[in-house]
Amino acid sequence: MVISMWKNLLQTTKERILQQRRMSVYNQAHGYEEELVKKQLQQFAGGSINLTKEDSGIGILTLNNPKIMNAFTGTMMLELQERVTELENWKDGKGLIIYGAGNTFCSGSDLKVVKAISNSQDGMNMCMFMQNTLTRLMRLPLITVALVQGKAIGGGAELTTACDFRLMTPGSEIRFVHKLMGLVPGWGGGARLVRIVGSRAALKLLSGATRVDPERALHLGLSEETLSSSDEAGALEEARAWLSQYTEGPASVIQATKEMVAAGRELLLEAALRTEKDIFGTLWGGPANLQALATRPKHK
Ligand SMILES: CCCC(=O)SCCNC(=O)CCNC(=O)[C@H](O)C(C)(C)COP(=O)(O)OP(=O)(O)OC[C@H]1O[C@@H](n2cnc3c(N)ncnc32)[C@H](O)[C@@H]1OP(=O)(O)O
Repeated sequence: MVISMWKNLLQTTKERILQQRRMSVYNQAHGYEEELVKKQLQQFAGGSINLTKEDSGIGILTLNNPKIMNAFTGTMMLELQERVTELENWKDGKGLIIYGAGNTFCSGSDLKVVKAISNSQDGMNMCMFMQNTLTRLMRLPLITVALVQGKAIGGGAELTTACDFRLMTPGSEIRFVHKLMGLVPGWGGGARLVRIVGSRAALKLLSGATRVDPERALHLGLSEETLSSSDEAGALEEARAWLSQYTEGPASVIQATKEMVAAGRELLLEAALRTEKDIFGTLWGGPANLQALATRPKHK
């Protein structure tokens, strides 16, 4: 009886954590009609977002539209949302690497789309759609890495900030060019950049539309490491090796660790502490915990 009550409580807690993770920033209360936005984005076709799930628990998400430097068409925005949903449900997942096809990361929104939806209402709809998707990406229970080769420009630079970490290859650059287009970031990249590099550095990067090379990115804490390979296969292999340092061990523990850090990053302290307690409760006395106690009681 007590055990079954405990299991029910644990299940409810897990569902609450899952709901929090999938919560959208915008919904109908904000005048956001997702189905209408999706219909509109569907009109701008091209490119794809591909996902491979490796046995190691690392997923590889490819931005695939190399003819226009992996700029996001409407259908790529829709596919990104679908892939994020798939990743939210990946029980064995631990990490994710996002990279661009053809040795370059992403040059933001497809300028054809930008021009076609240059009225205020359509722009706001695209902005809300992408913020919802990138917020869910940021909250994935996976350790995420943007592998920046070539250029990450505009919305591409914003996408890198939705990842936990950025790794850059020699000669690559991250650049928030929005100011030069008479804009500010709209995919959530402004708010996230402030949290990553601080408000002073963020203000400089945004108002100067500054090219951030690997050395400067390291100095700012925007990038973790400059990889040695510039070619796709070599850089991917290095990124996998880098990420694997943090994805060793059971998926349940890696996912809980990421969820706890995401709560600490986003919530006020008391709410973050309560979330930490909830997440702790999903692991304590669970299979990974019991096995560790039985086989590895010391950490020499
Ligand atoms: C809230 C979202 C905000 C946004 O993301 S708005 C979009 C921001 N992005 C941009 O303005 C990027 C515009 N593109 C550029 O500045 C340059 O193409 C870029 C990325 C610096 C690369 O320069 P290069 O290396 O010299 O290469 P290139 O210019 O010859 O480009 C190769 C082909 O790709 C195309 N391309 C690059 N970025 C694009 C984009 N965002 N939308 C549509 N097409 C784009 C470019 O036109 C060129 O195609 P083509 O060879 O002329 O047919």
